[in-house]
Amino acid sequence: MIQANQLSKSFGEGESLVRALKEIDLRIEESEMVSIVGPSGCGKTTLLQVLSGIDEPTAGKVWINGFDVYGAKERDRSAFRLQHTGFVFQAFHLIPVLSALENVALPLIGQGIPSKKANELSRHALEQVGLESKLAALPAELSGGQNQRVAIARAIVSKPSVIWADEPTGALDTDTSHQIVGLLRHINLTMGTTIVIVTHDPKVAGQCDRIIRMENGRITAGAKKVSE
Ligand SMILES: Nc1ncnc2c1ncn2[C@@H]1O[C@H](COP(=O)(O)OP(=O)(O)OP(=O)(O)O)[C@@H](O)[C@H]1O
Repeated sequence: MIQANQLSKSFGEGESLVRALKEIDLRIEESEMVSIVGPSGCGKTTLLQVLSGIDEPTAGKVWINGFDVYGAKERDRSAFRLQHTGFVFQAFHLIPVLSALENVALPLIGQGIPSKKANELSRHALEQVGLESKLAALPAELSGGQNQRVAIARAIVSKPSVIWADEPTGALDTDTSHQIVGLLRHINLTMGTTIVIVTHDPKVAGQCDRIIRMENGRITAGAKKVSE
């Protein structure tokens, strides 16, 4: 479970102060797939970064599966992020000179897993996203949708409990977007991974269990799951 209490985040000071998040309370249950939507500049990416442990809040607390994200030391927070969470971005963030297999294996190697084992796990993750025939391909040799699949394989390779996705379909056409969200849904259902997606696309949001709506740094709807 992900829980945020009274989360605030400001940038700058004085006349240039921007209050990007204002006293946000939020709860996301284990194995939920939720979207965060709202107008440009309302704070979606900031919320994702603060929830995921990338960017420290100005005030408030975040817990992920009982781990007090900002109560922990920076080193423990980074280790937690690496082991328990995965990230998917609009621009894929793949390393151009590495093959699909090497891109997926990189975070495992970073965790000290021997390369033979890392390659085996990475091959399996690429199979799960339907790219078993593209292991040796470089990002430039793959389509946008295929590159996003590689990024998703990299996100799932360490079997995280949460995947954070910031506009994962922002660079893709409608059909490919649909396939990528379908893949995330499949991972959510088969692996029980909690998935949090920031999106502008109502169709993407509509494929999630719940829509969290933001406006001007606040959540205006969907802060908690409505129990059946
Ligand atoms: N590093 C930063 N320094 C200063 N201001 C920032 C910074 N990051 C975000 N902001 C400001 O915080 C507010 C929220 O930005 P954020 O990127 O979270 O919005 P968003 O809803 O994700 O927008 P978009 O849909 O356009 O990506 C905006 O006013 C933005 O200009």
